Amino acid sequence: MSFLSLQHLNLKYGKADAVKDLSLDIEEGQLISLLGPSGCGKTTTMRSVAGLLEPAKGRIVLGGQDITDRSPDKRDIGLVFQSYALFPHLTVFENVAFGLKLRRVAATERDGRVREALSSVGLEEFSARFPAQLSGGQQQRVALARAFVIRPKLLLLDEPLSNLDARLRLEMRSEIRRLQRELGITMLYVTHDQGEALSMSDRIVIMRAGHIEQDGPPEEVWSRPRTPFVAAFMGYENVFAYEGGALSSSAGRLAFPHPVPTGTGFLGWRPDSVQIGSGEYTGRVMARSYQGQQVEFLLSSAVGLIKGVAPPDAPWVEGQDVAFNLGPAGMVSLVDTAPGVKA
Ligand SMILES: Nc1ncnc2c1ncn2[C@@H]1O[C@H](COP(=O)(O)OP(=O)(O)OP(=O)(O)O)[C@@H](O)[C@H]1O
Repeated sequence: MSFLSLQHLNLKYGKADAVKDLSLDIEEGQLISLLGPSGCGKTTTMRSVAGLLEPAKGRIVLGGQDITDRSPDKRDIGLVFQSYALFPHLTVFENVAFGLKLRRVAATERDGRVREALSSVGLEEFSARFPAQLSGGQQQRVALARAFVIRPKLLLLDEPLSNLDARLRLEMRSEIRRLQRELGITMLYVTHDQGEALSMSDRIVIMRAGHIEQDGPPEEVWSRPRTPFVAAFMGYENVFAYEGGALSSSAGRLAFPHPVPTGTGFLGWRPDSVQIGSGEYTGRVMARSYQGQQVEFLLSSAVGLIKGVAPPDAPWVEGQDVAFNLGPAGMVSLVDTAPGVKA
């Protein structure tokens, strides 16, 4: 049985649908990412799980209990949102202890748990400082410790790393994952960062315009996207429609001699699956970008723009015609809409 079950959720702001008939089952102890572009309904979904937005339709079941109508403070759910919202007038220790005090945990147990939580985020030495005396990353870790210390059944994290610089974000990814595994907490994690979702999650739920477009382990959504939308999100920058053995776009058609599924659909390639410099097609170099280990080329071709790569010593320059290869290697076959989704 799933630990958290979202059943046919409809979420609205006034009359506008933000999330439509969304169902999702999450197992205990897993970290599930909601990934998608701005406005697709990730935060709205989280708010409904936290009890901050009442569903127009559908049920939310946590640990076998229907919590749809329960107030936020009776749900046993921890929250870490983008802005850390630490109490500025309380020390690090007091910030982390706050929730335990509210829950009337006895002082000796409370102190032990706060120390444990601070040590798990590597901040024991900072317990007497105030938030303003910490870096952004340290504040973020206090926010995490404060959420973990309650030992909630479920922890909701909404873009918790978005205010951090790139290096710190990388560090915090593995830190959150380590804590999640060590403490066996079930987490729902909102991000629009593909790399973050891929590196941290047991499962990635890709959302588009209020529905789930695809849901699967990171390896699956990365290597077997089902729709052009998911493919684009996973770095397949070359996606073309096919029909009758040819690739087509508004720019034109390109005979495609390799086997393709019958009927119509889309084929997608990442830039690193398109070799520049050899192959059966020709394109004109529109842009080249040196990237150290390789050069990335943008070519204009019969079907439009193609992005591919070549070794770092590739000589071609803008305006020059060059061969390129588009074949079965690294190719994915895509269908127009996610199954079960009404357009
Ligand atoms: N308070 C609100 N009132 C009215 N509409 C809202 C409100 N909050 C969100 N929306 C709308 O609901 C839809 C989903 O928004 P939501 O914040 O859930 O998206 P998101 O995927 O979390 O985006 P982001 O990555 O930008 O945070 C959007 O169309 C948004 O404009």
